[in-house]
Formats: sequence, C-alpha cells, structure tokens
Amino acid sequence: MSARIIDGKAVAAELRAGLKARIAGLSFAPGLVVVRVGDDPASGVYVRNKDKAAKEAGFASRTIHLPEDTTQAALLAQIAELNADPAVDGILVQLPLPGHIDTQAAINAVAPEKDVDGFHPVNAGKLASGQPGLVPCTPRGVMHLLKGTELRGARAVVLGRSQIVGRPMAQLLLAADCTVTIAHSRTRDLAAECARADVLVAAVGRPEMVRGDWVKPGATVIDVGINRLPDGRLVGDVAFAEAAERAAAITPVPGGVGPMTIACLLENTLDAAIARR
Ligand SMILES: Nc1nc2c(c(=O)[nH]1)N[C@@H](CN(C=O)c1ccc(C(=O)N[C@@H](CCC(=O)O)C(=O)O)cc1)CN2
Repeated sequence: MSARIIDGKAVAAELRAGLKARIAGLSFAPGLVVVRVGDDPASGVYVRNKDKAAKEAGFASRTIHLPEDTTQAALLAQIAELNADPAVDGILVQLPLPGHIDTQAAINAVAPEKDVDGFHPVNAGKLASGQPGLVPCTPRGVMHLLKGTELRGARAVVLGRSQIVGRPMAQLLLAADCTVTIAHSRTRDLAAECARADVLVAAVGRPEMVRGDWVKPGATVIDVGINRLPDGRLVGDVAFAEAAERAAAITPVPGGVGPMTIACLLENTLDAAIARR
C-alpha cells in the first residue's frame, strides 16, 4: 500500500477543539436541537454522538425524541416551535424518517437560517448560485479533508447524486475550480469515468463498489460510504486495499469522512448562531 491515509478522526478532533475555543470566547452558548423520530438504531447512535460532541464543545444541545407513530402534522408543529425559539440556533431532523412522513416536507419546514444540515432548498439554492449559506455537513467535511490537495483545474468525479452528499459535493468542488462530473447508476462505463478522476468522491452506498482499477494512479480518493456487511464489518463504497495501491491519498472507513459529518454540524451551528445573533 502506497497511499497516504487521510485521518478524518484527527482532523475532526482538531476542528472540534477549535470550535470549543471559539465558543469559550462567546457570551452565550449556541443552541442545537436534534429531532429524532422513531427508533432506527443507527440514528440512535448518531444522535447520541452529535449531542455528546456538541456538549463537549460548549453548545447548549438537546435531543427531542418523538415516537415512531408521530404524525407529519405533529412533527411540523414541533419544528415550527423550534423555529420560533430564540434560544435555538440550529435545528436538525435526523434521517431517515419513518415511511409515513414526507421527508422533504420536514426539511422544508426548518427555518433556512437554522437549517444546520444545509438541506433546505433555500440553502441548496444559495450553494448552487455561489451565495453564502449553510452547507450540508458531509460535503463540508470532505472539503476540509481535501485541504492540501490541488483542486484548481483538477478533474473531480462524484459518484452518487443524492441531495445530502452528491449534489452539494459537486457544487463545492466546482466552487473550488475543479472540472466536475457527477456519475451515477445510469452512467455508461462508470469504471472509465472514475478512472479519469484526479479527485474521486464515492457516495453511492454500495459496499466496495469502486475497485482498484477504477482509481487513476496518484488520485485522491474520498470514501463517503458507510456500509455494514452481514459479518458485521463496516466498509466504504471503495475497495480500500485495492484502491490504496494506486491512490496518492485515501480516506478509510471507519475514521475518514464519518467523523467530519459531526464536526461540521457543530461548525454549521456556530456559523448559524453568529449569523443570527
Ligand atoms: N439529518 C441528517 N441525517 C443523517 C445524516 C446527516 O448528515 N444529517 N448523515 C447520516 C448519519 N450521520 C449523521 O447523522 C453520521 C453517519 C456516520 C458517522 C460516523 O462517524 N461514522 C463512523 C463509523 C460509525 C460506526 O461505527 O457505525 C466513521 O465513518 O468513522 C457520523 C454521522 C444519515 N443521516
């Protein structure tokens, strides 16, 4: 293996420490509320980790846990209450939501200035039109991990076109002067598209789909996938050992992009608090 391993855990810890120092200098504790609906076990872990990280950094953090059978109207009423609460700077609705709830309606209900997930159409529109706004946490985290990688003029391929990762990721890379391709399940010859990338971001949710020969020698490979295999192992969307033979730098799973998602949620919450107050 020749690639440099990009240590997301270390970068996230450094980012959180910087946020903690900035919050210590404020006259108030920025407020974050995470809304969880139902009992998805993975969401339970992520929400606990967010709350713990937020409290450690000095945020006033709390979680509202609503039952699985919460109606859409009740969820929207809860969000409206948080929108109106001056002590709340950031609101996050943990995904996935139970099937009977319209996810887009929940996202649209969050006040754009408190939308620390960066999923609201107003924030997506700002990102697409190059205006300052709240940026989705995972892509924002990836940009931190790419510091030190030459992006200007680089050919970037984003594998996946989700609202949460693929699309905002492509916008951020474009803003950093990359030549960006979004590849997806209908792309002809995915392997050939990926093999042209100087920067390859995989966000498809398919375990180890990106093989070693999909990686251009010397490329930077960012693996956003977090897939639990039947044997309990956690793997990304990239076949790590094969890809690391050819890449110049690569993120591991776990310990790559995942920890940056939570650190950037805190970064967004501090940004939202400062902008709002
Ligand atoms: N409202 C949102 N919902 C969801 C988001 C999101 O950004 N906003 N992202 C994911 C889940 N997620 C945060 O919510 C998240 C996922 C993974 C990690 C992480 O640190 N992963 C670790 C491995 C963890 C493990 O062992 O299972 C890693 O990659 O090292 C953090 C946050 C979906 N929902």
